[in-house]
Amino acid sequence: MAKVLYHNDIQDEVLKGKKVAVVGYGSQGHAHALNLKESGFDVVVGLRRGKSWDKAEEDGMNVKSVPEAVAEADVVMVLLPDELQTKVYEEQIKPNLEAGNALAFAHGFNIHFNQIVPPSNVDVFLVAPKAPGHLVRRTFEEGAGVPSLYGVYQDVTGEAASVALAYAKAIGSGRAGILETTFQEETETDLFGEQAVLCGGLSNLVKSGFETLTEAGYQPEVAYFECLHELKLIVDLMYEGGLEYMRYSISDTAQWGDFVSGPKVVNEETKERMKEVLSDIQTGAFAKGWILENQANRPQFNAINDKESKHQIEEVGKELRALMPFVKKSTKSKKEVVTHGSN
Ligand SMILES: NC(=O)C1=CN([C@@H]2O[C@H](COP(=O)(O)OP(=O)(O)OC[C@H]3O[C@@H](n4cnc5c(N)ncnc54)[C@H](OP(=O)(O)O)[C@@H]3O)[C@@H](O)[C@H]2O)C=CC1
Ligand SMILES: CC[C@](O)(C(C)=O)C(=O)O
Ligand SMILES: [Mg+2]
Ligand SMILES: [Mg+2]
Repeated sequence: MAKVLYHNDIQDEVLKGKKVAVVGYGSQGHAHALNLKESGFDVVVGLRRGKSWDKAEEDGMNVKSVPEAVAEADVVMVLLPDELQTKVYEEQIKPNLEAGNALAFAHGFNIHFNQIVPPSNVDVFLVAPKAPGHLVRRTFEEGAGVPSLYGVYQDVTGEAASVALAYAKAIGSGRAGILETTFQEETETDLFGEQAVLCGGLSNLVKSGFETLTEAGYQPEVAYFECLHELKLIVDLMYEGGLEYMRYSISDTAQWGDFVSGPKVVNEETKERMKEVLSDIQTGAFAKGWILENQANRPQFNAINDKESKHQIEEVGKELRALMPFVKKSTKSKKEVVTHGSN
């Protein structure tokens, strides 16, 4: 089994006396900044004036412009959207880095795909939480944490790995497990997971199930509860005890259906498509497409996003959730805050 490190395995003195600049205060940024601060570390948040700046100040953070925050920091964690990192890095981060600083990321995309080429006199590492930022924060507040991967791309000080581990511990990941990786492995597995399983695979599975039932004449409300609402409750069981515990809790009828019908839906053919998705990630084809889409101001992204938001499952879901006051969003959606950062 791979070596998994926990809270007590990690010495964090190496991060004490260092200043950490968290650049960005969105999903990951607010969680890292607050968790680091509450773990006793010296944090400055780097931002432009706007919603995130106001929020970070309301939260009691020390907020400065990106160049100022970087200039005074020893460790610079870049938590801007991936597609904006290169420009901000070139214009505001790189000119303010000093020899011996550490440049850090929560996802390896821009380093792995050579969109950011760091100077040779700084450490470069990643600490990649395997969770949405809001859960990085929420679990920390609950006294728990989410797993993180850490990896070193460049080590000029000889301290890169120990600083990365101390950082991962400070955001709460020592309570869930910290695992060593490379920028390549983190980037490729993270992109694959979100595309094929966690986000793309799941949302399409849910929509297809919903459409199959409604097109056959069943009530949309029944289809919503069956294919979306109950999913969380089933996934919670998997989270707590794996597939076995989920199958222990469901009826034997459901378990038999799982065994005989599941493979009719997700099977070798699906796996072949998954391999194609992985291959596009590995060759850089996906990254190239995403970079070009942003350069063209996201024509496809915006059109698909608009169509998806009008899907019947979203309309019926909104009405049903309004009648369940205990089901509420713990954060505003990107749409509600209009800007990109949603903290
Ligand atoms: N979302 C997640 O849960 C996960 C994300 N990651 C990685 O973490 C990184 C951050 O992603 P995420 O947290 O989703 O990002 P968000 O989109 O949530 O955060 C955006 C933040 O960046 C700020 N920002 C945008 N442009 C600028 C600029 N020009 N100058 C200064 N600040 C700016 C925004 O401020 P403003 O309000 O001013 O727009 C906002 O605070 C990415 O590398 C991502 O892959 C890794 C694991 C999970
Ligand atoms: C699953 C999506 C993710 O990779 C994440 C929350 O871990 C992301 O990029 O947001
Ligand atoms: Mg991820
Ligand atoms: Mg990701």
